[in-house]
Amino acid sequence: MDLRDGQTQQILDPNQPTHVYHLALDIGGSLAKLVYFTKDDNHLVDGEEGIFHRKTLQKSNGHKQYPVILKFLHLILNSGSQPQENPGSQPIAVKATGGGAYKYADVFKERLGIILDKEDEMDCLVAGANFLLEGAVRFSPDLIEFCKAFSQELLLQFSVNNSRVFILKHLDNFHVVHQEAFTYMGDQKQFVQIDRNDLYPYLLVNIGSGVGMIKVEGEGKFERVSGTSIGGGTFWGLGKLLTKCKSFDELLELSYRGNNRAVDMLVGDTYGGMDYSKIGLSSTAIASSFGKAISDNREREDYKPEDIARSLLRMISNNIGQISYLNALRFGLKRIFFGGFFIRKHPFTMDTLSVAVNFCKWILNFASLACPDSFWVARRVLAVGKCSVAMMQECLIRLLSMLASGEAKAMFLRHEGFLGAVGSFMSSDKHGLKELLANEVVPRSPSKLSFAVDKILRSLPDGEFNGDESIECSVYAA
Ligand SMILES: Nc1ncnc2c1ncn2[C@@H]1O[C@H](COP(=O)(O)OP(=O)(O)OP(=O)(O)O)[C@@H](O)[C@H]1O
Ligand SMILES: CC(C)(CO)[C@@H](O)C(=O)NCCC(=O)O
Repeated sequence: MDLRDGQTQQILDPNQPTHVYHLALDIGGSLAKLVYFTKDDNHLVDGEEGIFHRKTLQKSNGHKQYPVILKFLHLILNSGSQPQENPGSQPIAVKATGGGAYKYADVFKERLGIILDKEDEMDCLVAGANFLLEGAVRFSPDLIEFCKAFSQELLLQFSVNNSRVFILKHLDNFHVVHQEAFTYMGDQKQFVQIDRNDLYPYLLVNIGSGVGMIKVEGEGKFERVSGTSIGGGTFWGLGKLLTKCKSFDELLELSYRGNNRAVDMLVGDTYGGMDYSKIGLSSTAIASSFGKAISDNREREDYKPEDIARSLLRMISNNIGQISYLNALRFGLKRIFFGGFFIRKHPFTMDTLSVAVNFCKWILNFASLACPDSFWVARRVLAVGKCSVAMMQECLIRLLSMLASGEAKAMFLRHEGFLGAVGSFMSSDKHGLKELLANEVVPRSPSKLSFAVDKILRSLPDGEFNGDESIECSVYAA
């Protein structure tokens, strides 16, 4: 669909009377995410938040919307080397973001005649996060009307490599996003009402394959302030090597059952079971992740895979939490929002990130109390060179006020993994959704895109791609 020149086209499953009116993609290093609108009154799933509904997706009726999308994208990203004939002379544009919007641009164009209309990844992440955190209040009236016309919104994600599919949620009206942010600590989840006048500035930490840390000051106003390559890709990659798990879910599942103490070296291990209270470390604090594995007489096989998975998850989450906190401190930001598909609403991951933020806060607090003359720190840093006295003073004032107020809270997002895709979707707003509203509410004849999909489906031998059954699916109803 090309929204820029006002021409809108629907994606029509040739076998189903259901239309996808508007879609956007976020193709990342590990996963691709798709957001689309469809007009169908059947709700896909009923259930509690975060629960997987594998069976729901395996039924063949009641969820007419997605098979064509799955087939469509599966074909694009996994099909063999035979290019498909472009069914029309006019190319079709689809909004896309993430590295894959560049990497797969030729594949999309050659196989389906689809031009990926690229949007910058960070722009989209921030736009998606702002939209979800503010509610949809910044949607234009046209788009709100458009959304109201539809009973359902679907967010769908699938893995580039193994066609794993997640339908995240459906909403009655996309323009109302309730309770997006929540805190998670010690098994307690608490939704936080965000006052949109008090949202900015905040730190957005997106934990995808890698981890991006972005200071967000408003709409389109942001800066990447930090990042780390030790992220979701590291957890899944190293985990695969160390435990021989075949899927991310398996690794996550293993980590539920493990005990990191079997692998990590704790303070108590080095201090004969005692705390190192002089510097504020309890005996159960991790002194060295994976440190116990240095033991001479034990091989990898001697450690349980679940303990390794647990230790790995904790190491990576701790590290991200600590770097995030220090960056929040660096810029005086009181909220840290964690997003990205690494989190997967996993309680242990969220708890570890929160604990890491708080632990870091506590340790710094401890250090500042243990050092009554705070300017001692300044003198030390100045001795190394690099920054002026004024800068250092400001830095210290900020640091101390943050410590005193006990701010910089870790928060999580219900749509954690879809920030970029939502932002990419939203970018279409710029390109005339009025037209879309005017043209698309009344179903039209199949579009070029429909013909393209139809043609490809027809060209498949029977059973080669058996829709829902051939894809292992999971559904969240949030
Ligand atoms: N089913 C899954 N398969 C693979 N990885 C998964 C799965 N579910 C969650 N993950 C985790 O999510 C991470 C990818 O998160 P996300 O989709 O937010 O990032 P991305 O867009 O692929 O990466 P990047 O933005 O760095 O290019 C993976 O590296 C892995 O840790
Ligand atoms: C390179 C990207 C932006 C690709 O999505 C992401 O994986 C990332 O933010 N990685 C962390 C790299 C860094 O900021 O140090």
